[in-house]
Amino acid sequence: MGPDAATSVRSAPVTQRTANVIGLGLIGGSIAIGLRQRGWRVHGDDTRPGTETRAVELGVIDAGGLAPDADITFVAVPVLAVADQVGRALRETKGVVTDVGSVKSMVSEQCDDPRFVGSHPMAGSELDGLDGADPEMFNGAVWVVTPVPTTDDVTLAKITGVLRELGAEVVALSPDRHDQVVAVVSHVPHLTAATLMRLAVDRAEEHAPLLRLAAGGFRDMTRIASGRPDIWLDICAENRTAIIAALDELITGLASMRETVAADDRDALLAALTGAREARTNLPGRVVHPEELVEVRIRIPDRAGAAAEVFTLAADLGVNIANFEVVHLAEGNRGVAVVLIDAASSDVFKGGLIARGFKPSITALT
Ligand SMILES: NC(=O)C1=CN([C@@H]2O[C@H](COP(=O)(O)OP(=O)(O)OC[C@H]3O[C@@H](n4cnc5c(N)ncnc54)[C@H](O)[C@@H]3O)[C@@H](O)[C@H]2O)C=CC1
Ligand SMILES: O=C(O)C(=O)Cc1ccc(O)cc1
Repeated sequence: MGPDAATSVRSAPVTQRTANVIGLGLIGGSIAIGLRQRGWRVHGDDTRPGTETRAVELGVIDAGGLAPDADITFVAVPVLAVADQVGRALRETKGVVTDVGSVKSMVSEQCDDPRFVGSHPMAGSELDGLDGADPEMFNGAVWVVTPVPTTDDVTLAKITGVLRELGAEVVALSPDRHDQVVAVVSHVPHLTAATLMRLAVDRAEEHAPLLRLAAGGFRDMTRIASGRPDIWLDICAENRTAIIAALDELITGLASMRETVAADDRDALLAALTGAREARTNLPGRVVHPEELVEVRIRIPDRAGAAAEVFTLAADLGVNIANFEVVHLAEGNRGVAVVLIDAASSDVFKGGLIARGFKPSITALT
């Protein structure tokens, strides 16, 4: 397709791009300073008195308040405040909107505007609020987007483009699936770390040197317990069902481990620990190198959510998307999704796309 036949949604900016960030804490502050350092003008808003002034002084934002014409608005407030602030961002600004809350189902049900897609960076730190703001916090981190069938393709492409600019690897999941998965890999680990920490503190009353003996393993497992507790109250309230289900599974797993140890069943114990070791060793990392990429072009049919379906399929199949763009054809409102993926995944991705009625064409990038 020649350049005259298509208009890329990522055409070169003629003016400096502008972002708003609502909620200038650890995550909002990191997004704001990360975008500023990548050439954006950033406006920021926070209900806590003095926060905007401090953020300007620290060089985290350019100015307080919301810019109505901003290209993108990030909502980075506690989970239970997210839906209201997304609504406000959609009313008060013209660009696309995303939030970074740790739970996604509720906000995705409440905010079905085509200019909104929920998201969640799988990154953070133990530092507090603005003091922990780090422009590289998302570099190399997975950032989940949660498109729904009403999601506009261009909104999804614009938002994922900005998340990539922050260095993130973007993965799409449905909101419900996201909430079930993060219950297991983020929420329950946090509650487990807090419980382990409490166990150690209780025992330390009997054994004074216990905490001084805490070695690397204990420190690794409890690091996340030193994060600020506030955000977890909203997370546990909003994702209660999935968290309880995952806690029940963990309790069953621990009970089984208890039985194995009590019975001195060495074979069962070895099998359990070996399985865990292998799974830990095989945790996926960022593996894509440019020489291993292929370009997949997929005609997007004239219906809402087709690009989101392509993106979500990749996540379901474990296919790593290195870049994702929607190119709109000049005639009609059809488009082409141009997706860069790891060459090793091209067959499985192609098969999945064909099974869902898409007609992909794949080109190796040399
Ligand atoms: N802390 C972490 O490691 C991660 C947090 N998240 C999510 O990001 C969001 C923000 O978390 P953090 O930055 O850690 O919290 P934080 O407590 O550091 O920052 C939240 C900020 O939002 C402000 N705020 C609260 N209500 C507001 C409103 N209605 N309007 C404007 N500002 C408001 C607060 O004053 C505070 O400065 C939460 O939804 C959390 O679940 C996502 C990934 C990681
Ligand atoms: O510090 C870490 O390793 C974390 O896991 C932080 C974190 C906290 C909450 C989230 O929703 C996502 C990430």
